[in-house]
Amino acid sequence: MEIIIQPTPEAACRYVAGRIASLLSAKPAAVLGLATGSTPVGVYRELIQLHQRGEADFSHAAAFNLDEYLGLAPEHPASYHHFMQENLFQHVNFNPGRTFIPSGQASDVSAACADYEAKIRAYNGIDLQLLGIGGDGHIGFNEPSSSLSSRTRLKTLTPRTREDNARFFSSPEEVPHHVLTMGVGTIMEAREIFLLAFGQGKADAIAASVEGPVTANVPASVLQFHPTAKIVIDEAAASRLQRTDYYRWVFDNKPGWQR
Ligand SMILES: N[C@@H]1[C@@H](O)[C@H](O)[C@@H](COP(=O)(O)O)O[C@@H]1O
Repeated sequence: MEIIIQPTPEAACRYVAGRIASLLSAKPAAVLGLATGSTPVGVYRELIQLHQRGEADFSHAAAFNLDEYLGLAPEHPASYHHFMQENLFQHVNFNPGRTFIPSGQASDVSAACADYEAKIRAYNGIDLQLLGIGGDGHIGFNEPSSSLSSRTRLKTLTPRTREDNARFFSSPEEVPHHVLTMGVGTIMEAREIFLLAFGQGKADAIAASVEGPVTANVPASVLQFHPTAKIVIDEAAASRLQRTDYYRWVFDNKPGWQR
């Protein structure tokens, strides 16, 4: 696990967008795992700028999103389909036939989840997965107690997550109770993972995930088992970590061959 502490969320987003752009130039048909929520918006903004400057081409890439609310149509303003269109897809040149998000309107949810897994396999897996983190340590919509080897499936949101995400809906009651999400096991198969977190509100979840025990009660803690996971955070999200001097030294003194 590599802990990368950046002075601001903007700097962190620039760093991650740069890594995505480098991957796209090295591997134009790269498969990206994308996330929603407020945290990755800055990465998408940077990617749009890189694309406008001719430094990021998505025409051969593919994208798989982590999750979607059950029962929301793609046009619903709080759906993750809508979020992705607004924040990234309509501004860059993805082939729409190569962008995938679990369907919130599937009539047979388990079949839709199995199809999603099959599609990821058909694309030979995810090269780079972007993640945010919930205040309780969830990744995707894998709430605390999610099996660490789970696959794409239906999950029930905790009251805390419904409250946290109520800001995207017109009223708190409107937040669905159920979602479809890639599993923790699905996420762990990505070849490279960047988890982003900003602000004091994420500091406890980051400390528990990075320096606490690996436990299904803090799903992001499983990233300790991932061979290349990078935790990219601002100073506030890093504020409850014990070993920040070490993490900073490691990042600032990387030998050239590791950059
Ligand atoms: N399913 C999403 C997660 O993928 C995201 O990481 C989390 C945090 O969102 P935010 O970045 O807005 O704090 O929200 C939702 O629960």
